[in-house]
Amino acid sequence: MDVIGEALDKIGYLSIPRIGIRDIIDILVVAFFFYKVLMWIKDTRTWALLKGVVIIIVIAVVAFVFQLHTVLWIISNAITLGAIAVLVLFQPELRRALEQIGRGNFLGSILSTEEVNRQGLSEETVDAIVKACMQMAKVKTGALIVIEQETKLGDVERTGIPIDAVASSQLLINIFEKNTPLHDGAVIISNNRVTAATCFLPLSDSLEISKDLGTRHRAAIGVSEVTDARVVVVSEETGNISYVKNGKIKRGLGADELRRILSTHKKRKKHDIKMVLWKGKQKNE
Ligand SMILES: Nc1ncnc2c1ncn2[C@@H]1O[C@H](COP(=O)(O)OP(=O)(O)OP(=O)(O)O)[C@@H](O)[C@H]1O
Repeated sequence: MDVIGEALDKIGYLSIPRIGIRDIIDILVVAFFFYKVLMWIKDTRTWALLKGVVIIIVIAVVAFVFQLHTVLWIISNAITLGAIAVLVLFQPELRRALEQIGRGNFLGSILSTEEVNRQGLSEETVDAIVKACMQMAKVKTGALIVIEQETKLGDVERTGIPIDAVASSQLLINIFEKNTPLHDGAVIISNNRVTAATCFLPLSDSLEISKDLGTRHRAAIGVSEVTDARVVVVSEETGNISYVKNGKIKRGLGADELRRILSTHKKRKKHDIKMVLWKGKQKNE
């Protein structure tokens, strides 16, 4: 590299900066970090924004090349307003990213390909949810079950009626039974207990949600956008079971697939417990 750089320096037309092994490592680390951030953004609504920004940059370059002064003036003024608009529009994503930094797992979520779940469900709770959902799906009883993860859902719980009972299939079926006082809204499950019912969830304003999904599904997607909660929905209209995570919905689940998804949490929890024990051992705790 040095030889080529010096040769070109001598020619005098072009100078290539000297590149050492440290620069290559530097570039690789930055490239890897950018790649991971892009992958992280891709799973959120911010992806659409990024595509919009790229289009505006292309337009700005074209305007610059052809000296389109009015277009350049509009773009340069819109950038200032745009920055404020981004803060307002993507407040949920920014809030979530800041919460992740606060929990100390922001880098982990960017660097790891696997999502870590510390608030796993016990085998009994998984059984209860699967059994209740299958029975409710059969008779087309609508249900909205929010499974709390690391982000505490106290604000959401306060909108409903406190319960604090072991999560059993009978309890879940009873809560969502039509024309009963507790059937409306969402149930929150935290630490394998039903902590509240009739909770009101934030609605998603995403334009990507299928038009055949109503407010129950929109509420499930909404809470999963602003928190790390997982949500199971049973449609009253079709009896379909869906699973929602990070603003993404997986529809038409059967008992086996629902059990598998919910049990994945459980396995990861075991792994996390091992990690905690291992870290504790290192600290002699
Ligand atoms: N913001 C919300 N938070 C919690 N629950 C909600 C919210 N919005 C709607 N729901 C629940 O969803 C019910 C209305 O569901 P709606 O029929 O509009 O939605 P849907 O997605 O089409 O569901 P379904 O397929 O079951 O009909 C309400 O009765 C209420 O129980």
